[in-house]
Amino acid sequence: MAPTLTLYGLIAVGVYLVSLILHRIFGRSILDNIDGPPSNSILTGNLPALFDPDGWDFQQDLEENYGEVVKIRGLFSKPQLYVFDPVALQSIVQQSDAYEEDPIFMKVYGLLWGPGIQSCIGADHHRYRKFITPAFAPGKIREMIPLFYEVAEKVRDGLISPFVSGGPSKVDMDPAYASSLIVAQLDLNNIFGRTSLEVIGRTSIGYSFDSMIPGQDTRNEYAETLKELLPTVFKFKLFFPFLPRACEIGSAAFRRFVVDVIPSKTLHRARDMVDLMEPGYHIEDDSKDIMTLLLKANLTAEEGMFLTDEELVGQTGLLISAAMDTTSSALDRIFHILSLHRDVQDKLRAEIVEAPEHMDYEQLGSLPYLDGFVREVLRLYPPVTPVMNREAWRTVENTTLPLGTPLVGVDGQLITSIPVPKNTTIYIAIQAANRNRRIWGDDALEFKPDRWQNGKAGAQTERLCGIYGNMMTFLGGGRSCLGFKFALLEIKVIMSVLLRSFTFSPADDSIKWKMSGMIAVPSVEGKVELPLMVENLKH
Ligand code: HEM
Repeated sequence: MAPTLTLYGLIAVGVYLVSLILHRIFGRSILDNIDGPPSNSILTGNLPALFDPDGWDFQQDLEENYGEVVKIRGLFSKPQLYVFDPVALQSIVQQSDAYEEDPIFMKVYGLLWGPGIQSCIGADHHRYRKFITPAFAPGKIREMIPLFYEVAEKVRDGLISPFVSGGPSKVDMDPAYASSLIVAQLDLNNIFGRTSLEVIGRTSIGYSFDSMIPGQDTRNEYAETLKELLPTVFKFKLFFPFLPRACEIGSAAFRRFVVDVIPSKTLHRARDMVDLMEPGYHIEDDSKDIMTLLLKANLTAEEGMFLTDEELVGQTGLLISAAMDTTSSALDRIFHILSLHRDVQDKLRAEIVEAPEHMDYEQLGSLPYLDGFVREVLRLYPPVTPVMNREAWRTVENTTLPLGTPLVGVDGQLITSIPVPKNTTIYIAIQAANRNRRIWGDDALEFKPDRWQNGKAGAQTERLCGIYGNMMTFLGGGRSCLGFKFALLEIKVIMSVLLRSFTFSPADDSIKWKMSGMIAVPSVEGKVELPLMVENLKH
C-alpha cells in the first residue's frame, strides 16, 4: 500500500512539474514582448550563465544588446527582468509597498544569521533600520576613524615585516637594489580580508579577530569560516527557490537528519560552518562599538521598537558579513588597479603625502584626487556583483514599471511602461547602471578618475537613485547600504597609510575577477588571491 501511495505521489509531482514547464514554454506571459537573450535550458533558463563565476560576458551582452530592461529566463523558464533603466530603478527601490527583497534570499540570510536587518521585510525591516541607522551617523563614524588608523598601521607594519625578516611570504630581492630597495610578492586578498574583518570586529563588537601581528597569519576559525560561508552556500543557489517550503517540512531535528544523510560534502561543509557561527564570538570591550550603541539604544527604545537578544546577536553577524566581503573586495580592486596604473598611483601618493598623516573626517573627504579615484573604482567595478534580487510581491497583484527610455518590443512597437505580474524576479543591474553610456557618456567603460570633480562626474543630466555618487554601488531607497560612509572612510584611511609606505605593481600571475556568491573576487588559476609586487619605500 505505502509504496503505491509513494508512487502516485511521485507521479503527481512529476505531472505538476511537466505541466508547469509546458505552461511556461507554451503559455503566454505579459512579459513576452520584452526582448532578451534566448534561454539556455528549459529547466534553469539563463540562470547558470547569469550566476556563472565568469558570467561577465553574459552580463555585458545583456547590457549592450537589448534595452535598459531585459527579459531573461529563470527556473522552469519563468520570465525575469534585468533592469538598469534609471526611472525603473527609482520606482523599484523607492516603492517598498510594490517591490521587496526576494524572500528566498531573506530565508538564506535568516538561516545563516538569525533574525536581522537583511533577513526581513516590511515593518520588521523598518524597525531594524530605524534602530541601527543612528549607529552610522557621521558623528559616530567620526569617532571610529582613530581605530581605522590603528588597524591600517598594523597592516602596514605587517607588510613591512616580510621585508625585514623574511616572513611567511615569497620574498623576491632585486639584486640591483638589494641594499636599498626590497620587493616582495604578497597576497593582498589575504591581507585585506584580515583587515576588513578586524575593522568591523573592533567597531561592531569591540572584538579583535586578528592581532595583525607583523608576519603572523593569525586568522581565527570564525574568520576563516565567515569568508568561505557565502561562496559555499551559493553553490546551492539553484535550490534556493525551494528553501522557504523546505524549511517548513517536519521538525528542525528532522531537517537536520535530512541534511546529514544527503551525501554531499559541500552541504556538510555548509552545515558545519553554520554550526561554528552559532555560538558567535566573545565580546571583550564595551566602549564605543556599534553593539554597545545598540544595547544602550535598546534600554531607552519606545514600546515595540527594541530588539530581543536573539535579534541583537543576529544583527551583529549580519553586520559583520555585510561589511567584510564587500570592503575587502573594494580594497582588492583598488590595489589591483593601482598596480596597473602607476601614473595614477604616483599622483595619489603625491596628494596623500602633502596631507596630514592622520586625517579627520573632513580632511579624508577633501582630497580631490583620492575622492575621484575611489568613486571611479566603485562606479566601474561595484563589489556587489551586478545582480541583486528583488521581487514584485504580494501587496499588489500586478504592478507597472515606468521607463525613462522606451523599449522596442519584440513586436517592433515602442513600450513606455511594463506591466509586471506579481512574483516576478527583478535583478537590479548595479554594474550596468554604473556603466550606462547614456548617463556616463561614450567613455563610460573607461577608467577615468579625472572625470570626477567635486563629487560629480561631468555634466550628467540623468540621475540614478543611488545614495552615493549618482551610482548604484550602495543601492538607494529604503534598503540602501547603511555602512557606505563607514566603508569609504575605512578605504581612504587604508589607502593613505599604505600608499605613504609602499608602491604596488603587477606580479607575474594573471589575475582574473570572478563572481563568488554575490561578490567580485580576484583569483589566480581558480584560487582566490591577489598577488602583487609590493615595494617598501621606507626601507
Ligand atoms: C564597499 C563596501 C560596501 C558595499 C559595496 C556595500 C553594498 C551594499 C549593498 C548593494 C547593499 C544592499 C543589499 C540588498 O539590498 O540586499 C548593502 C546593504 C547593507 N550594507 Fe553595505 N556595502 C558595503 C560596506 C558595508 C559596511 C562597511 C557596512 C557596515 C559597517 C555595511 C552595512 C550594510 C547593511 C546593514 C545593509 C543592509 C541595509 C538594509 O537592508 O536596510 N555595508 N550594502
